[in-house]
Amino acid sequence: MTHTRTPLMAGNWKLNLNHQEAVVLVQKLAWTLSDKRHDYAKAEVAVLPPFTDIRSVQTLVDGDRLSIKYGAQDVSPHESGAYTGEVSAAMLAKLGCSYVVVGHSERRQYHAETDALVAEKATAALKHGLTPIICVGEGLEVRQAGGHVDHCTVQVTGSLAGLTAEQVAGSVLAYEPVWAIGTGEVATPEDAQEVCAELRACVRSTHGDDVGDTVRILYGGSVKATNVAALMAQPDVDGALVGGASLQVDEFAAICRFYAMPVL
Ligand SMILES: O=C[C@H](O)COP(=O)(O)O
Repeated sequence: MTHTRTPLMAGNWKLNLNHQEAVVLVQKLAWTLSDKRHDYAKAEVAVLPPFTDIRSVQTLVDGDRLSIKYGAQDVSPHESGAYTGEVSAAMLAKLGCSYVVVGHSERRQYHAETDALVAEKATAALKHGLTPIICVGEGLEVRQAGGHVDHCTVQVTGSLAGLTAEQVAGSVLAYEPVWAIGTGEVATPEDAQEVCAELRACVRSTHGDDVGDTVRILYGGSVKATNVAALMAQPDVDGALVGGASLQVDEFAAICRFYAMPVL
């Protein structure tokens, strides 16, 4: 059976840009992509701003009927209640979010998030119609010891715990080697392919072949306009989770238009 997985280019802004700056960036991004006649069927485009920007991005996207999607960088596993500082999946859904990142390595590292918590967050997101972008990835020491595949498959298995086959098929996975995040040290296309293929094989074995073939798997870590085409040429890489480069409109627009670039 042949599966067509629409590529996804998602810009994770991290702790950058206030709501006014967010509107300027999304407006410029939409203009640039329309100027270049970007084909959204060839690459879905999403921005993932800080929580405080989302209402402004929603107003712009709805008002101008933009094809750009948006989402959040984290979500509470709880529905509501005494959880100071948290934002629920229902609140994000009400703001028109399509996506939410869960288990980013920066949350795992600075907020001690475990695979079990990531699975709870993914479940909460799916319950409210949001697509979780579930992140996994190894640190430098694990990579140097050759344990990267095992590390990532253990993480993905734990982070998908309790999800139905249908829910996994409707999720997005992201392989982000920690040593390549914000360092300029991009994994080679072969490195990215190796782990993305193993993650897909893992999902096939736990949730069935069809789910493994359907689930989209992104690569993240120093993705730029100059390296995106080679990464996207890999059979199991279905898109990119872009940090730093997503804050530069021309660079991110070029990344979204990877299909128009030669594979270097
Ligand atoms: O979520 C995005 C990743 O952490 C990649 O960040 P980067 O593109 O700045 O390396």
